[in-house]
This record gives sequence, structure tokens and C-alpha cells, in this order.
Amino acid sequence: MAAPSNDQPNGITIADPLPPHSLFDTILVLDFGSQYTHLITRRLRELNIYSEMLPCTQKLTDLDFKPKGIILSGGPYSVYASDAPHVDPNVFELGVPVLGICYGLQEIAWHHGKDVVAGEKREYGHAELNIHANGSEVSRLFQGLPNNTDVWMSHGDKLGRMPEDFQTIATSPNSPHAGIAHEKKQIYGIQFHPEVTHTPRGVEVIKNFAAGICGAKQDWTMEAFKDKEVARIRKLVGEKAQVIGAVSGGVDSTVAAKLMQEAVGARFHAVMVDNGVLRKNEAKQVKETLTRGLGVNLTVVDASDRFLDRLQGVADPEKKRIIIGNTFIEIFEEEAKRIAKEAESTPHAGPVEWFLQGTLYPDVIESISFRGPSQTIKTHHNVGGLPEKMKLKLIEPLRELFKDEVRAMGREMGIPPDLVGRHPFPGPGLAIRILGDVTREKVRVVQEADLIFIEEIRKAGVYDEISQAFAALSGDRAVGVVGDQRLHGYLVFLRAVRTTDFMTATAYEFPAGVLARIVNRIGNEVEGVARVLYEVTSKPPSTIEFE
Ligand SMILES: Nc1ncnc2c1ncn2[C@@H]1O[C@H](COP(=O)(O)OP(=O)(O)OP(=O)(O)O)[C@@H](O)[C@H]1O
Ligand SMILES: O=c1[nH]c(=O)c2[nH+]cn([C@@H]3O[C@H](COP(=O)(O)O)[C@@H](O)[C@H]3O)c2[nH]1
Ligand SMILES: NC(=O)CC[C@H](N)C(=O)O
Ligand SMILES: [Mg+2]
Repeated sequence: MAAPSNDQPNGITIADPLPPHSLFDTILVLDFGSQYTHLITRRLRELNIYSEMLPCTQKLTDLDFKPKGIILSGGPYSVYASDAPHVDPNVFELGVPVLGICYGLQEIAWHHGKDVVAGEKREYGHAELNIHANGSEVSRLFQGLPNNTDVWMSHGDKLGRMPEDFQTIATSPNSPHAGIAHEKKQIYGIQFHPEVTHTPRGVEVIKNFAAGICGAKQDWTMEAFKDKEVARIRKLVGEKAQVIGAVSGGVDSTVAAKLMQEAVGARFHAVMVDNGVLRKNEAKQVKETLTRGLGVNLTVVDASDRFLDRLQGVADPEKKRIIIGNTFIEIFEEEAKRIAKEAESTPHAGPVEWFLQGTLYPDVIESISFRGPSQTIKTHHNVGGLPEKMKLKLIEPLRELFKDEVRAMGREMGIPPDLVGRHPFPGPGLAIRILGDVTREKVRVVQEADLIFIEEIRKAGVYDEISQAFAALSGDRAVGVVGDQRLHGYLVFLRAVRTTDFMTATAYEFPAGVLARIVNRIGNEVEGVARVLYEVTSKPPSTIEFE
């Protein structure tokens, strides 16, 4: 098979000889812009069935693989509107089963007879699905489900008339055609959303379709993927080239680095930058874990003075991010030169051609989503500007994986559980947790407070219940009293949130006594702190980080 290429918006080409869809049975999800489309892909992956999402405008002739089945997602449009998106009609001629969800069902009906209309009533929220045993048999789509099943609906349009040769396989009080099927052609439509948790038995419907009707193998495991991915990377990088990678000690870059090290050994050079705003002892610990624990060839570059000097007097959060991002780039350019030079005298000399990046599937989804990328609230720093500037080719071994799959991969590779379960830490580090200008003294206070906070959270056994926890520092001072002396000292904020996707979050409620213990320790052990506050705002309206 010719190597399909994968053009990135920034013009960088990833030549990918063996993408997962060429190795695993794949269910293709076509996105009409629903908020839940990615959940369809997730549910399939949780069933160990590989799935990819593409925009609904995807031309089938441009696909470089044949899916085992196709799912058409929901969407905010009405199929009868003049500007409504429509799927490539070849979807119905490919000879593979099709399942339409909500808008997807309406799209199937539209294609087969154009009779979809605005309903008199919207149907939003819980509904009871009545599964019809037409003649004697229940549709294969609903096998194993009780005759009355709770489902979740979110629509205003409905089918006028059934398209020819289709039959109703389920109804709900408000939808006479809540499920439709053309059993011979294996085209199915459902008005409810099986992918959301509010449809408790939705996963069974998805499984009936993908594993039952499409016959997709349930062999997508991280164990199977890992070996194939290592082989793919070897082929991609070739015999000579060197690979450089930015590694933070976070889950994504660590798993990516470990994969790379297995694939190309000493030709992979991991670089961690100590930017002076890491957590206490972090650079040392990461070095220890990656080098000794995982055998990754890691260089820690101590550039803390360069970063802290440039951050001096800068209070604007976006300016801080830009300074940090640009300084990262500068250091990586220096490192690439150093690596190429040092490699000259070794048996594996070769040019630095590749840049490893820990991009995950949600980032890919965001960039291909039919609705387009969402609005930027904060320019999340990554070192993404690097490969372009340095004329390097990108290698992104995790670009098909969700975060929990990356964690599973990490466990598979023997990465210690406390690293695999680590809370995320932002690239600009403590600089965006110190409100206003950053000084060495403030970095010390946040580092010490953060260390105590996390230590106590671990001691209380609640680290894994929390998605992200950290200490931050106010730009203001407050009055306190220590040892009968007035103290005009620092105000430390503590934040701990629970979230599944980091898009929304709620404050964590600590078990009784834990916060008191933490506050007491910070007050006693961190010099200069006058007050400690626990922050309880949800996201929205706040964000997780303070800047
Ligand atoms: N101090 C650092 N030194 C080198 N690279 C870094 C540093 N901080 C961030 N990066 C790079 O920026 C990328 C994005 O950081 P991000 O925090 O989103 O991911 P991560 O650190 O890999 O994982 P996690 O989300 O678990 O923290 C990292 O994968 C890494 O490539
Ligand atoms: O690498 C990063 N660079 C950044 O500039 C950045 N800003 C926020 N975050 C992380 O993103 C998640 C959501 O954070 P917010 O609610 O603050 O936007 C949380 O996990 C934050 O830690 C960043 N990560
Ligand atoms: N959730 C959906 O896919 C909605 C489809 C269509 N816009 C309707 O209201 O019926
Ligand atoms: Mg990180």
C-alpha cells in the first residue's frame, strides 16, 4: 500500500506508513457537529474497537482505508435547511453497515425520501424507548435490551413518513420512529443518543452495531497497539536519523519518550528544560525516573536564570506564556545543534530530522471537528512552534489516543503508577500560578506550599479522586500575626478540582480535617505566608489555573 500522507494545517507532513486504521478493524464516525460526537469514538474504544472520527464532509474516495462500519453523528442543524450538511451519498453504497444517531437518523431518512419535518414538540431529556419485536424478532441492534429501555433524547425534528423498505424497530411517546432499520442493507437509525451516560444501556446498542452487525474485532488494546506503534516508528525514522523530544515529566511526554526509546534507542534524545518555574525538586525527580527507571536518554537543561530574568516585572499572563514559549524554542534550537554535533563522533551519527510531540487525540479532534476549533481562552503553551521553525518533521505516536489510553499504555510499559496517575502540570508552570510578576522569592513560596499541599493530599489517600491540585499565590499581600509580630505576608490559594475533560470542573470537597492540617503546616513551615485560602469556584465561570 502506498504510504498515505497526513497533511497538518501548519504544512508539516507526517508520512505515516502504518496508521492504526490499516491495522485494526475500524468504525468510522462522521461528525455533524454534535457536542457528543467524540463520545461515540470513546465508547467504541472502551469496547476495544478502534474508531476514528472525521468531518461529515469526508469524501469516501479520499479515504485510504475501508471501515467495517460507519456511524453518522448528531448535529445542531435541520436536514431540510438549505445550508444543512449532507454526507457523501456513497456512504450508503459502500456495502458496510451504517448507523445514524439523531441528526444521523434524519440524514438517512433525508437521503432515502426527503421526508423530515419540524416536530410540534421538542423531545429533550429522558424518554422511554419501546422496542418492537417486529413479527417475531427484535432488531439485532437492540438484542439483549429490555422491551422498555431508558434513553436520552435531544431533538426537535422528526421523520414525516418512513422511507421505503425501512421499518420501525422502536418508538417513544414522542417519536413514532425512534428506531428505524433496513435490515437487508444494514442501515439503522436511532433518534436517541446511545453514547451519553444518561442512556444507561447505550453502550450495548453501540456494541450490537459495531461488534454484532459490523463484525468489528474487539482487539484494540494498548498491548497490541504498542508493538505495532514501535514498529511503525522504526520504519518512519529509518536507520540513521536522530529524534529530539521535549519531555516535561508529565504522562504524555513520558509515555511518548518511552515508546521512542524502545523504537530507536540511543538515537532518541529527550530534553527537559528547567525553566525556574517547575515544582520543587521536579527536574531532579524527572531525571531520576526517566534515566534510571525507564532507560530514557534525558538531558536536563538548567535555564532557570534565563527564564526568570526575562520574566522579571512581567505581570500579563499571555506575555508570560509568550516569553516562556519563545525561550523554550531558543533552548531547543541550541540543543538540536549540540545533539547533532555530539552524534558525529558516535556509531549512530546522523542528522536531527524528527521532533517528538505528545499530541493526543482530543487535540486532533478539535482541529478536524466540523464545527471548527473552539475559541481560545488562553493560548496554551506547547512547543508546537518548534518543528516548523527548526525544519523538523513531527512524530506524534499518541495522536490517536485518548488520555486514559495513554495511561493504560504507560502501565503496559512499566511506567510507575504514581507517574501514570500524575495530575497534569502546565508548560508555563508556576509562572501562571503566581498572579502578577514572578520573583524568585514568590517561586520559593509557591513551591514550598505546593509540596505540602500535595504531600498531605497523598497522605489522606485522595490524590486519585482529584483531577488536578496545586497552590498558587496572590499578587496582593495580607496582614497576619506570627509570634506576636505583625506580618504583611503572602496570600496562598489552594485549588483542587474534579473534572473529566478539563473543559468544566468543580471544586473538590475535602474530608473533614484535611484542609485544616494543610493550612496549619503551610503557616508553620513556609516563611512569609500570612493567609491560606481554599478556592471553590467551578469552571465556568473560573478556569482551573488562575491566569
Ligand atoms: N519543562 C519542560 N521541558 C521540556 N518540554 C516541556 C516542558 N514543559 C512542557 N514541555 C513540552 O510541552 C508539552 C505540553 O505540555 P503538557 O503539560 O500539555 O503535556 P505533558 O507534560 O506531556 O503531560 P501532562 O498533561 O500530563 O502534564 C509536553 O508534552 C512537552 O513536550
Ligand atoms: O501546557 C499548558 N500550558 C498552558 O499555558 C496552560 N494553561 C492551562 N493549562 C492546563 O489546561 C487545563 C485547563 O486549564 P484552564 O481551565 O486554566 O484553561 C489545566 O489542566 C491547566 O493546567 C495549560 N497547560
Ligand atoms: N441532536 C441532534 O442531532 C438534533 C438533530 C436536529 N437538529 C433536531 O433537532 O432534530
Ligand atoms: Mg505537563
